[in-house]
Amino acid sequence: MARYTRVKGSIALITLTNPPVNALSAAVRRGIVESVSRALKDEQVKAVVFCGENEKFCGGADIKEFSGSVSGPPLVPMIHSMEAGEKPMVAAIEGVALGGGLELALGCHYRVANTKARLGLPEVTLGLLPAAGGTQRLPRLIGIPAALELITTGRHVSAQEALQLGMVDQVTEGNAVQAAMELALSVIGHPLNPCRLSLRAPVWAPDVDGVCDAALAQVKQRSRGVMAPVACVQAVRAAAMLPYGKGMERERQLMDTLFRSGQAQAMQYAFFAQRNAGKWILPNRAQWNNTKAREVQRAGVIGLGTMGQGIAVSLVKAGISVVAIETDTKQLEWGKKAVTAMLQRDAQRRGVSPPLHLLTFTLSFHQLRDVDLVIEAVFEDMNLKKRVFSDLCKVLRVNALICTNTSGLNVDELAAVTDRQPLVVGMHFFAPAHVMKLLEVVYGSRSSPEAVATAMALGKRIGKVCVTVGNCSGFVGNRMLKLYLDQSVYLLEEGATPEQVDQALEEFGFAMGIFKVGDLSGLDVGWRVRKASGLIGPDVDPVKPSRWRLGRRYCPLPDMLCQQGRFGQKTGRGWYLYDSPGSKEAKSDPEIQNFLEDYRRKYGIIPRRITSQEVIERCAFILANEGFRILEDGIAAGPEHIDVIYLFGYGWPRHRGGPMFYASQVGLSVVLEKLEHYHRVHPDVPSLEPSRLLRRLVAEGSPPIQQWKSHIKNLRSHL
Ligand SMILES: CC(C)(COP(=O)(O)OP(=O)(O)OC[C@H]1O[C@@H](n2cnc3c(N)ncnc32)[C@H](O)[C@@H]1OP(=O)(O)O)[C@@H](O)C(=O)NCCC(=O)NCCSC(=O)C[C@@H](O)CCCCCCCCCCCCC(=O)O
Repeated sequence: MARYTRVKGSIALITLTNPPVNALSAAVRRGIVESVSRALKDEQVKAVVFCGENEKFCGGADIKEFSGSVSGPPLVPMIHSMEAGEKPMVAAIEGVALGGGLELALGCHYRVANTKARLGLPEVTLGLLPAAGGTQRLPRLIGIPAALELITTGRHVSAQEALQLGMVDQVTEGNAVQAAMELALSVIGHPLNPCRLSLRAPVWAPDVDGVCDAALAQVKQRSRGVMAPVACVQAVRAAAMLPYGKGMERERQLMDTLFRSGQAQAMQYAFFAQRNAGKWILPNRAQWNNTKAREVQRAGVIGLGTMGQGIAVSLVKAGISVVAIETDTKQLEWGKKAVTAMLQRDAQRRGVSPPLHLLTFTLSFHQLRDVDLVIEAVFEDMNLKKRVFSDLCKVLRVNALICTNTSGLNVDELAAVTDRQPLVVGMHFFAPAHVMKLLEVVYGSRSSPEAVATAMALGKRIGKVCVTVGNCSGFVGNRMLKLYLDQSVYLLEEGATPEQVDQALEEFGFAMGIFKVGDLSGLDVGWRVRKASGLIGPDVDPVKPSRWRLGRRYCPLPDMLCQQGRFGQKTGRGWYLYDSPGSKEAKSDPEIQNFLEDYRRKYGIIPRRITSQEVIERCAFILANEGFRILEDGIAAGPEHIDVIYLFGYGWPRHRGGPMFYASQVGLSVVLEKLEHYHRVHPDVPSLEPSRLLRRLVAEGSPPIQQWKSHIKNLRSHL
């Protein structure tokens, strides 16, 4: 797992060989230890160069090993013996040097990187810290402020930036291994102590304590309740304050705590869940590696509202020509202005020119005659979408795909009005579509594997995290969201305030509470959907609207708010108060407190104290419960797919893994017990009734999430 070769007579070339990213598995570490020892003993060898196979230096420790018992030589003494070796060691960095991979390079005396290489210490994103000396060596190389920034964010830097920061000695456009060998030959006989980072003092900076305090405050604010960034600051502070050996002890202690934490498990689960989701598989077993995607060079976008604009921007940024269509000149001009401005801003930020030549704005469907695929993003109205779909069939090439950006309408019903049902899929983007990472690719009962493969490949190309989902009302994300929203408003009826619910959710880790999110996205959106679905109609009493609709509990509070014109940020008033329409800072609104009190009085509801624990249990467990139903129905291929949807589309905190992982971590029997309790208290809320699958898994001993696939027949999970 590490290949040893002698080159140029006096150089030992040690190549890490563990594709795809040459992770430092036990076998690789063993190979390195043996190779270094051999090189140090061999009198012919005067210098050592490290590189990785397939032009990838190293992606770090093997994350898969973290969940089992760890064997093989540990990294810290291995890197120490490299650094202490009496022959110059040079890292030849191509592709990536991340985490333990960069720490290995920091243990070398010199570092050479190819211009395309990326370097970083992303451990924080896995709930860890760089514990193979990274928190102690990097500050000694680039200084405390820069090291703090890199280690607490996990950001990758380009080779050029690494050179500016002083992380590497040389950047080459050519072969980094060749350049490293030349450097190695040129430094033979030079003193090594100045290159041993553990012997250096950290680069001096004024007021290190103040810098660390500021970093601590920043990470606490940015990632509330997340342990790893805090530990990263503490470890770097130790590098500034303590001698190297003591700093290493502190690094180890902090790592031990993180390593055993549920947060690290959740974040590592999220890492693999994200990659698994890309390996899509349909119920008929067509999947990512047996289905060819079509090439998409030209696409159409129908509708230039907020969603259509974001979609057009995402496509153009990926180099795809776009024909953007609107129904009237005013809308078209409005959309054109918005899309152009977004592309110009983005290009300015990146110092390039905006790819406006890829865009055609038109009112005419005929311009779509030679596109490969169309994404319809018109208003969420089944009849309107059907009209658009049948009009499209009149102009599109017979083999062009039609995708709908519906957030929950029946894809089969839409496909049925076309002449090409196998070529119809859903592409459910999340607003704003050029920013949000998630894309649900919805396969209907007649969608062809090729169409799914094409939508998935297109999504990946435009930088989305794509998940295939089956066709049901709301698909995965919004089907679950509806019940979560219901719980949040029931909590208001029962005695909570929007502030209280949001605070509990934010303390749990959501970047924004559900009521703030509602105000941001516009409360009128849900109002329209409820009207269209028949929940609100002329038979509803305008003075005392019913709290019982379509056979279950219904909370009319959001409708009543909308009736007052309180649509959220855009109107300056929603669940919160804003200084002016469009402003973002949510303030408590005494009117809302009065509104809630009047409401409870009107319906004879005696308010009670609601704890944060109840908020979290009712919101998180209702999501997981519906997730189990979704798995039972075969709508999601595995629990990790549901979790990826919540992580990337709904702001679920990464250190909690996702609703399904969270349920597994809390314990399925606890979740079952709580749901039984809440359902007993609220028998009029059927969604609180524990799902059959949850009951079954508990009866079968509450297996960990990785084992659910052996308990659930239709699961197509890669966990
Ligand atoms: C590298 C990437 C940027 C590549 O991205 P790309 O898009 O090209 O590809 P994918 O992301 O799809 O990945 C392809 C494939 O590879 C798998 N994979 C990637 N990285 C790793 C990895 N580090 N370990 C295992 N597997 C990996 C990925 O799952 C895909 O697999 P698939 O089957 O789906 O094809 C990108 O992949 C990336 O960003 N990777 C993660 C980089 C990272 O976060 N590195 C840091 C790892 S943690 C670390 O290095 C910790 C160190 O500080 C050391 C700490 C030492 C002390 C620890 C004590 C615990 C004991 C552990 C054992 C060590 C022994 C000891 O020292 O005591």
